[in-house]
Amino acid sequence: MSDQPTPDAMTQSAESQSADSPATENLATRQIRIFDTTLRDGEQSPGASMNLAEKLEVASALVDLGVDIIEAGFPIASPGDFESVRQIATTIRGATICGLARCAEKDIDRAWEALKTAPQARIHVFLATSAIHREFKLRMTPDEIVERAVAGVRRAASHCDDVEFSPEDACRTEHDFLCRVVEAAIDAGATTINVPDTVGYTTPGEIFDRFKMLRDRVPNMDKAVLSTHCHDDLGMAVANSLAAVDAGAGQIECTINGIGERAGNAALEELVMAMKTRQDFYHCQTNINSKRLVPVSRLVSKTTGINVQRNKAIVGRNAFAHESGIHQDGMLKERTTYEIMSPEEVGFTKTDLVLGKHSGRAALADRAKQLGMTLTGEQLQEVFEAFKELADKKKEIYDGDIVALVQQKISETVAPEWTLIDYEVTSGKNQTPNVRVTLRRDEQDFTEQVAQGDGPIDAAFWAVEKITGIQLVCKDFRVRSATLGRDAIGEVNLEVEHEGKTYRGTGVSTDSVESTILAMLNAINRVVAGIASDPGELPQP
Ligand SMILES: CC(=O)SCCNC(=O)CCNC(=O)[C@H](O)C(C)(C)COP(=O)(O)OP(=O)(O)OC[C@H]1O[C@@H](n2cnc3c(N)ncnc32)[C@H](O)[C@@H]1OP(=O)(O)O
Ligand SMILES: CC(C)C(=O)C(=O)O
Ligand SMILES: [Mg+2]
Repeated sequence: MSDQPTPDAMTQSAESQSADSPATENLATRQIRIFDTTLRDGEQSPGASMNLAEKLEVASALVDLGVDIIEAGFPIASPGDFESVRQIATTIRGATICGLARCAEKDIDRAWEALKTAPQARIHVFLATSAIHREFKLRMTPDEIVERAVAGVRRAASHCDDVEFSPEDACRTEHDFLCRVVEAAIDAGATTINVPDTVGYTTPGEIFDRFKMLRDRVPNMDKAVLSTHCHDDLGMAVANSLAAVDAGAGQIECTINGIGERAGNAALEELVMAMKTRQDFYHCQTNINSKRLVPVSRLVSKTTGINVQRNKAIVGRNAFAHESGIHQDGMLKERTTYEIMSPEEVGFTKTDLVLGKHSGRAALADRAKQLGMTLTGEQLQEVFEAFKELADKKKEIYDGDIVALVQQKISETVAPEWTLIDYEVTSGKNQTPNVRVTLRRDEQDFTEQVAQGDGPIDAAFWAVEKITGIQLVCKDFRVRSATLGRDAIGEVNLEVEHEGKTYRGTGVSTDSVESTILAMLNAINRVVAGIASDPGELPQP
């Protein structure tokens, strides 16, 4: 662990900060160890079990990420867990490999058996100390707990120098008793004291006081690194871990995506980016290469089958996505108006200005420009109106929608002779399609109802031809989805013949009958305006 600070160095720098006042001013930058327990506590998430190959892949990704310690498993738990820890210890280089053990000789010896090939190995022994756990779970007296903890740490220290001790449920343990156990564990050879909030019960203020109390009252506390391990039952795991760091913790135990027992553990990515982004406040740094956060998050999500919620801080799909027009306008003018970190810093490729019903003209014009279409003020206004109508019908507007909308609006400006006012369609498996269409020309509405044709689209052709009196011979008809998803918009491209000349039309809507009518009107308006095309292939999507 040559690249890591020694317990003394860590405690010294922790002491250079006044524990009475949370990190505020003139504090030296402290190096915080990142202890990743995705493969142990993370795997305790119901349904998150990983096989050997998957654990090796995650362990290797954790080394690339820059974690200091990998808790690879609980070797006594099963032959599979033992083998994963053994293979990780044998093949993974670049981090300390740790295995969990109860305060029982067989657990500790088994853990060492699995770990012994690792150049840097750590045995992590734990024993619950709170009254509830002592009385109901372990059925042990306080003296027995101290004795058992000391025996466990000694046994682990007989195998290796790097021994971590966790008084399980420490955050619900009486202060005096916690100090007594911690002091005894350090005397027995523990080099890291992890103070877990096993049931996610504590609060930031309370954990700060508890860590400060340990540093003030345990006489040999400077011989070990203080560590925090918080669960998220009340949604405070990250805040509590940071409060513990503020009070002098030199190691944080956490998991990728915050997976773990019940509501999970403190999320590594959130902790790391909080300390990096608010270095001015925390005065801490880690060895984490933050650009690897998103790839590792994706890997763990894929491997465990536990999805990352869209709005998850740092790694969620929406973490750098902006939909509201006012935010997008701000972002386009100056990114830092609405982003406190850059997406590249955590491994995303870019900020996502998502177009939707809350977007404004600035974002629409910007996206159209990126798609190679610079709109005049008038065109932008027209496309924007159509865009808002579409956005009311669809959750998200994709690039394909924008291209289709712009093309439609620009081609509509050719000759808006005939416009669609309304239409109604009824059709069924054994029913003749019935279409009622109302069109407008010169401020006058014309309605036609037809009950014929090979389907609603054919019937719509008949109705439009009847109203306009313009007969078209369909030479080519293509319909394609301009976007993805069930709410995709359909684009119809038509090539028709009228009196020996070829005309084209395009129509876009979430309803294919409407797209067809719009494409027909677009072609008919070209007939009226005399804008013929060369016959040939329709443009390919
Ligand atoms: C807070 C945490 O995350 S702790 C880690 C939790 N993780 C796990 O439990 C996952 C792996 N666990 C397992 O596979 C199993 O529980 C095993 C193999 C460890 C033990 O299985 P079993 O021997 O069948 O025991 P079981 O799980 O039913 O009960 C746990 C026993 O360990 C005892 N125990 C619990 N913690 C400790 C400890 N730190 N030190 C010593 N004994 C302990 C309990 O009192 C209980 O003992 P008892 O059977 O004498 O009452
Ligand atoms: C084993 C210990 C550290 C644990 O996971 C907990 O107390 O939450
Ligand atoms: Mg835990």
